[in-house]
Parts: sequence; C-alpha cells; structure tokens
Amino acid sequence: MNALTGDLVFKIPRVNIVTGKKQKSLTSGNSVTVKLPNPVATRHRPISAQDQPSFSQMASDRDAKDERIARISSAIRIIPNFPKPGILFQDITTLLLDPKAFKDTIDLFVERYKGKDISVVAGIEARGFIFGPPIALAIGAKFVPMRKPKKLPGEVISEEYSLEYGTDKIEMHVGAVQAGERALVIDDLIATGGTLCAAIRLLERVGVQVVECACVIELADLKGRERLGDKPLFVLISSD
Ligand SMILES: O=P(O)(O)OC[C@H]1O[C@H](OP(=O)(O)OP(=O)(O)O)[C@H](O)[C@@H]1O
Ligand SMILES: Nc1ncnc2[nH]cnc12
Repeated sequence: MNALTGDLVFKIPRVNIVTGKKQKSLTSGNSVTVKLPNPVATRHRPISAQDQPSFSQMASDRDAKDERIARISSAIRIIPNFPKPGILFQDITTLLLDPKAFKDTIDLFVERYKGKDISVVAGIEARGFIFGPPIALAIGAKFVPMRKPKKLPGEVISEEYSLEYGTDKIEMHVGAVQAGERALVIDDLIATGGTLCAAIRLLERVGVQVVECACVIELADLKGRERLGDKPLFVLISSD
C-alpha cells in the first residue's frame, strides 16, 4: 500500500518464464544489463492509479482498476533474445489478441485524460500508433503521428535522438499542431526515454504544451523517467 496515495501496489509473481543468466533490455540508447536469477521469472510490476491522489476513491473502484492492470500485465508476452541475444522483448501483440485486456488498456488511459482539455494525442511510430488513435477518439482529440524519417509526405520538422550506435530521428508534419495546444504523447514502452524526449522537444519547439507522456510499459531499470526531467510520465506496468 502506498502510504501517500492509499493505492494498492502489488506484484504479479510470475508472468512469463524465460531462461538465461543475464538479460539485456533492448534500448534505442544505452544497453543496460539486468541480472536475473536462473531460471528467470520476468516480473511486471503493475502500477495502480499511479500518482493519482485517491484518498476518496472507493476501495471497489481501486480493486477493479488493479484487476484490469493485472489482466493487461499477463497479456504481454516477453520474448527472450529478440531481436538479438540478451534482449528481453516486451511483446504487446499478445495484448492486442485479448480484446478485454486491450480495451482495459485504452479505458485506463481514457479515464485519466478525459476532460483534461487535451487537443492533441501524439503517437510515436510504430507501436504508439496502436494505442494513440483509440485514446484520441475517446477524448475528442486529434491524432498526430510522429514518424521515422522520410515516411511523411508533406513538409516536416524533425528531431534527432541518440541510439547505442549513432542517431535516429522522428518527424512530424508542419501544421499538424498549433502553438498553445495541449498534447499527450503516447508510446507502448519507455526504455532509455530518448524517443519520448525527442517527441517532447519536437512538440515544444512549435509551442505545444506537453501535458504528460503515457506508456503501457516502463523498463524501470533503464531510468528513462529521470531523463524526462519534470515532464510527468504515466505508465500502467513497470517491468524490472
Ligand atoms: O525509451 P527508448 O530507449 O527511446 O526506447 C523506446 C522506444 O523503442 C521502441 O520502439 P523502436 O525504436 O524499437 O521502434 P518500433 O516501435 O518501430 O519497433 C518503443 O516502441 C519505443 O518507441
Ligand atoms: N525490451 C524492449 N521490448 C520491446 N520494445 C523495446 N524497445 C526498447 N526496449 C524494448
């Protein structure tokens, strides 16, 4: 129980079983080695009603929320050694195969952002394109795709970010957003935080206020959250 919020935070002891002594997380920035016991039980730490003051929240509401997060967590498959040895890949395609868990995912985000005066949901290619549009439709915002280089046909502005070897870029159409708009940035996962930081910079360059970033999964060991500085990050599941 979080003493501050009264939220229940619990661990799902075994979600997916994988083997191997050391597992690395795939990142688009630094590679970090995460030592795990052998055989390895990959753990997801569901985060319930994260950083939402909830003294007045009914216990039954909270239980229902925790139940949804547990369902989402167990629907995500973890594939070891993909796309290269040592990587523990968090595969959200299995979440998409489970309509109830997928709907729960979207609903949890919608419940958080409805009525918050957000006019832009910016989704990061590729997996941010899966979660962003249903959230945008439900909260009455437009969806703006933030794409990998040379994919958007119109005039673009771009922002570079660092990878383990070299750099990458994300791009957004000029005119897709206007100064003063309030945006939510959505992706499936935060690892080092480099991608989300680039998305924030891109939006802020054109005068958009990034209200929050939201991801289904956080690879907490990689400390991407710290890289975001003061920018709030909301996640459903923290994997360590
Ligand atoms: O926090 P970071 O270290 O920046 O990493 C997170 C990013 O990495 C993954 O995308 P990826 O670059 O693999 O692209 P994809 O979604 O097109 O596969 C993920 O979907 C995030 O966008
Ligand atoms: N471990 C991981 N699983 C899935 N996508 C990722 N992007 C960066 N690291 C990842």
